[in-house]
Amino acid sequence: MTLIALDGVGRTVELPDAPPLQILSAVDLVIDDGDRVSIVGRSGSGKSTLLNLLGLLDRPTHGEIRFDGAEVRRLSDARLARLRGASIGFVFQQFNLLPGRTAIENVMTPLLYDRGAAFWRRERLAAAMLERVGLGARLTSMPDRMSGGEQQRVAIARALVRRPRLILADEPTGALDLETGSTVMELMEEVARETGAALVTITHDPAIARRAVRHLRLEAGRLVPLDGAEAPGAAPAASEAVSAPERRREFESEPEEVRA
Ligand SMILES: Nc1ncnc2c1ncn2[C@@H]1O[C@H](COP(=O)(O)OP(=O)(O)OP(=O)(O)O)[C@@H](O)[C@H]1O
Repeated sequence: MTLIALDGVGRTVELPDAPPLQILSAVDLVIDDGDRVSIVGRSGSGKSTLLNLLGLLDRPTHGEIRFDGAEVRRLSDARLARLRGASIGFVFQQFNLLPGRTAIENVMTPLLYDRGAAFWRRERLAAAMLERVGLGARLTSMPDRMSGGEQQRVAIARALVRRPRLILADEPTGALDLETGSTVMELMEEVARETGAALVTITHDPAIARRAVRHLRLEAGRLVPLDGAEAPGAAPAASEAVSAPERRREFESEPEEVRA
């Protein structure tokens, strides 16, 4: 099922003493539930701008974005914020954990905004998610006492604790060594698979990009599909993405303790 669709999307910013700058132009992109997409592009090609649009942090200046069928431009800021909180998880290069808060407090943070039962069960849900990423014994550790890989695993648990339909990972391995980076990617992919979430990874690293099923590149504000010889590597079987809604249904029948 289509999760987010960009149709002729552009983003132009007004500059105080120069003509408007067109950062993105005519971007078409459809992301389905369970999709795995990588986006590469040189510095300044518009990757963060695109990520902010996919993450419902900004609205396009041209074209249309539909999230789960709803036209983003028509939604109020409050509705957009609720949709973002419930449906999108972010993972950043620098982890962005709250300093002075334990691992479990960090993972509980998104649940503080949940209006349902997950709010009351936030501690149990956060503990289960940390357990899932292999940090069940580090619930009360402070981020500054954890390695980069461990901090990124906390960030992944935080991004996934509300069971988002879309995970946006912006250079998720950029601050990690090669081996830790690939372990972290594996874990993120596994948990995304279990929950049926789509995973969009923005990266400079061809080895990370090649882990996705679909490969795209931003070039001068336009999104270009990479295939054949241009692709960062042979794509794994697309069947993994096809069965994602199936996996989400399976997941949703799991015991209550681990369900949001
Ligand atoms: N609000 C803004 N005002 C002016 N220029 C902007 C604004 N936002 C982005 N830009 C410019 O638009 C271009 C694309 O920016 P963006 O941050 O999306 O690129 P990027 O591909 O993420 O770059 P990097 O890989 O270096 O982070 C850059 O030249 C940037 O300076």
